[in-house]
Amino acid sequence: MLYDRLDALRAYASTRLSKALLQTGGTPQARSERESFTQMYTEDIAKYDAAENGLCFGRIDLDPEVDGDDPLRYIGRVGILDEANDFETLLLDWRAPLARPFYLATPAAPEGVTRRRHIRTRSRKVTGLGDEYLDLAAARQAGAVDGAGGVAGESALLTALNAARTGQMNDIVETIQSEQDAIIRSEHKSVMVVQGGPGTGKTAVALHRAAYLLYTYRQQLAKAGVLIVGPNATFLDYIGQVLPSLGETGVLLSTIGDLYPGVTATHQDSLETGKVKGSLDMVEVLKQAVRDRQLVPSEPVTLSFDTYTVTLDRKTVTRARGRARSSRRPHNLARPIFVSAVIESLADQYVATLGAGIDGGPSLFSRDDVADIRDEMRSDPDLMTAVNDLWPLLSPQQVLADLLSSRSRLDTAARDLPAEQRALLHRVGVAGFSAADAPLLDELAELLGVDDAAERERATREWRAQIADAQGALDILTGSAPQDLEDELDPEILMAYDLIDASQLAQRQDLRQRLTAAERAAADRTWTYGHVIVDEAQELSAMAWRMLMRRIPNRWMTLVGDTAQTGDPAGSSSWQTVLEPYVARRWKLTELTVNYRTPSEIMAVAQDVLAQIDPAQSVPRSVRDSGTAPWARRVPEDEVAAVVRASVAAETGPGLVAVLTSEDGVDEFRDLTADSVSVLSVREAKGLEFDVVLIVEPKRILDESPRGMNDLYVALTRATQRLGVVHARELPEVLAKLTPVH
Ligand SMILES: Nc1ncnc2c1ncn2[C@@H]1O[C@H](COP(=O)(O)OP(=O)(O)OP(=O)(O)O)[C@@H](O)[C@H]1O
Repeated sequence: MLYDRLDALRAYASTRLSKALLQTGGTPQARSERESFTQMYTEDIAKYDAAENGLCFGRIDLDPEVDGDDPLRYIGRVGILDEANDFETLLLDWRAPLARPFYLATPAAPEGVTRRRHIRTRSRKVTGLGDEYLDLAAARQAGAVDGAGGVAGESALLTALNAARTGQMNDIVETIQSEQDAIIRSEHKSVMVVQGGPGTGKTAVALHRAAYLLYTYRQQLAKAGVLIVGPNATFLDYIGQVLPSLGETGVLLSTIGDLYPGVTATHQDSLETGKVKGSLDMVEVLKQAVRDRQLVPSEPVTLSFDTYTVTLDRKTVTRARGRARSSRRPHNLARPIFVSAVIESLADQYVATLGAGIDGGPSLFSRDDVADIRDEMRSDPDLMTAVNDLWPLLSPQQVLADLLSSRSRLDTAARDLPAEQRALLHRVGVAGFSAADAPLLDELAELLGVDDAAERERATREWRAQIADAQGALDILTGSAPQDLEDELDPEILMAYDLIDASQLAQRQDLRQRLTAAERAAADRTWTYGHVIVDEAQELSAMAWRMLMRRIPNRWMTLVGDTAQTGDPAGSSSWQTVLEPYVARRWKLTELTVNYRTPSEIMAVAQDVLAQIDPAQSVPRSVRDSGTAPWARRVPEDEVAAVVRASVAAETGPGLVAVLTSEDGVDEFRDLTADSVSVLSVREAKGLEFDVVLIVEPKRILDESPRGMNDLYVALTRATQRLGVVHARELPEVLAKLTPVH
């Protein structure tokens, strides 16, 4: 019955969508209404499609004394109402307040729930039921032997956890646990930090929170959008499918490196360089780099104007620069002030040379004449080139590329940094930018300001081009240009023009291009989001935080991470230090304590590594054992490769295998990569999980980075089933608990 209703809803949305797309023209209001309809129906269809699998996964039976009218509630991936019957609820969206007891009820606090039922389905067929009785009387009545024990709920969870991994993250709506639920539905309106060890479901919780917030605060959030920041592209791929399946489209997923519109990171910095670029010292360096582009000529520059000469001397330029700087506007916006001041002085010079009144009498030039002279100067290309060179119009890309590739520019702009840091910033023969450059570009964009005039002109040009394209499309359709049509007077062809003109077509294309808030946001550096979620938040540098905070002035954020897993030397080990400058102490810390990924045998080994990173922390409690001990195998150096290959080949079961190595070891094994086998550095494996993990030469992982211990901790905690270590060098002492094999 529910699937029938789902089909009907989908069919309705498709029809309405086609209708909306067919309409064109009209008043701006009609167009904007149409745009919202198109967006709404598109989102609806995506939502219904995503709900197809496991549409209804749960049911709660309520004590009739608590809710006599509605003792049964079905819980699912979308909400469905019964139109024929006074809009009764047939299926409750998992995010609805009435669905909450499904996640929270326990035998100790049943919240009126007598029974929780998990419903398993496969392509529209029910394949299994699991009942959990929350009050003993109901259990006995139903003849359930094991009574109130939560066994069935646990079995749904364990089935989910033991399933072989596919390389795509699954939603957890069927088995959200109560400490997770509290975070997902938190009403906290400022910064919330979710700290939790590996595998505690931080990523899952962050994504479900996004879905919950969009559901609950639809009005506020759908327009502004929600931004989710993750550590790398592989990770975004991994989680990318979860959100649409939760039914949300107003969400932009991005890495820090991709957050600056129009620039994609193509270059990778060394860890040390990344650390310098991530530090707050860069704010001053960049300020100085911009000031260094505001020049004063060392020798006077003579320019010819109207057969006479005028001189740009130090005094003139210094005064103009002072005036522009004291406006406190960003560089590009202060430029017109500089130019006016220079032109004013040059015009005065010209007037003084040519037109001083005879014997001190009145000047030969009227005010209007002087204004004309200034205008002429402004349109004199040679003169303007000379003026522009002193205070050029600049783009962030240009300033940063020039700075990083020039020793002398670095020596002036970064003079307050130690010489070795300056050397780390310097790059030779590198084109393109790195992920650590994105926050620097963003900072520069603020310092430079956008000269709106140029931007508006570009927008107009683009719009004209779009109209021209649309015209072109119409011409192709009709086979000729409009003026020919008039000659031919072919009524059929004229009808095509009657139906739609170029600007209407362009509008319609424009409308399709601008479907979601997320897409609009991605192209706009100054977009401010309704909510921002950061995963692996411990990895962000101080500069990256500045970039992010610009995008969320209301500071409504959810930050999830684990300071014990910080791998980036530019990242942080303390939430307070990161957040202090932006929200002082007004942020809330919540913790997740149960590990759903890694079996207890592996966590026993990881515990020793964590003790080295921070003795005050303890590993999260694993919900399950795997029954196999993690092992270490020492082999001669020249056999490492062969043993790794053999170990990978021996894994024939379903699920994913990962070979994790130091950055410089990855290439050696790349060729092992296959559908179910990944070869990754620890950095690339951050946030991911695999059934089986093989770590190669842990000593090299340790030695490779100042945060080597954290990297090792991340590597150890990626496995859902089994872990092995292959090494030729000494096994690091912290791994002593591994079982040696030969
Ligand atoms: N309530 C739950 N029901 C079913 N599976 C869950 C639940 N919570 C977490 N998981 C699963 O546990 C695994 C780990 O979750 P997740 O990747 O979100 O952890 P994490 O805290 O982000 O880990 P890390 O810090 O290592 O990146 C995932 O496979 C996730 O689907």
